[in-house]
Amino acid sequence: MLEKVKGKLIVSCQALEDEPLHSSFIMGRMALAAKQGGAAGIRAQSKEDIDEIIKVTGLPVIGIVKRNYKDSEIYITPTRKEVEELLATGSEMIALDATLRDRPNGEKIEDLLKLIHDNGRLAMADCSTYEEVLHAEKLGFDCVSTTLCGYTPYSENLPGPNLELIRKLSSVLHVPLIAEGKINTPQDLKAVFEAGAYSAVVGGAITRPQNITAKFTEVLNR
Ligand SMILES: CC(=O)N[C@H](C=O)[C@@H](O)[C@H](O)[C@H](O)COP(=O)(O)O
Repeated sequence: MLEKVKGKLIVSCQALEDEPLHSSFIMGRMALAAKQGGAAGIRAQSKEDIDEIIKVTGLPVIGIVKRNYKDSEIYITPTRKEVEELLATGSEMIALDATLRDRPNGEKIEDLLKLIHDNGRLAMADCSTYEEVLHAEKLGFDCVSTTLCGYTPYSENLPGPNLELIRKLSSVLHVPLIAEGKINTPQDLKAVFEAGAYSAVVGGAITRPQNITAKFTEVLNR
C-alpha cells in the first residue's frame, strides 16, 4: 500500500453518527468520487464503511474505528477491541492514536502494534507532536502522521497544516511521513509535499459538505 500512495492523495471519507452523511452507502459513493478525482487511497471509519468502500472502489484503505472511553482521551482505534474489528475488514493499513497519553483499560500501544503486525497489516501512527512521531517510529510503526497536531491540548494549533513540523520531521525520519489534518486547499496539499511529506490525507475539505458550505456562508455573516 505504501508504494501505491507515494506522492499521491489519500481521501478521508468519514461521517460519524452525528453527521448528516452518516451512511455506508454514501461513504462508498464519496470514496468512488474521490477515486474518479484521482485519489490513490482512502481513509475510513468503521467496519461497515470500510467493507462498502473496498467493494465499490477497490482502493487500498487505512482503517480506523473512533470510539470514546470514559478513562482516556484517546478515541482513534483506542483498544484491542477496535483493532480486532478492523482486522475483520480488508484494510491494508490500520491507524491508531500513537500519542503518549494513557489508553483506555491501561492497554499498551506496543500490544496493539504487535496484534496488527501479527495479522499481516501495516500500522500508521496518528501523532500530534515531533516527540510522539519519533517515539512511534522507534516502536516500529510502518508510517507516521500528523493527524492529531492541533487536536491534543499540548500541540500547536494552526488553521492549516503544520508545515514547519512536517519539514523538521521529514529530515530525520526513516519511515514515510503522511501529512494529515487541516489540508484545506490544493495549495496546502502542494505545500505539504514540498515540505517533505511522503503522502497526504485530505478529509473535510473534500468529504464534509456541511463544513464546506459553512466556509461560504461565513463570508456572508461578516
Ligand atoms: C483529529 C481527528 O479526529 N481527525 C480525524 C481522523 O481520522 C478525521 O476527523 C479528519 O477528518 C482527518 O484526520 C482528516 O483531516 P481533515 O478533515 O482536517 O482534512
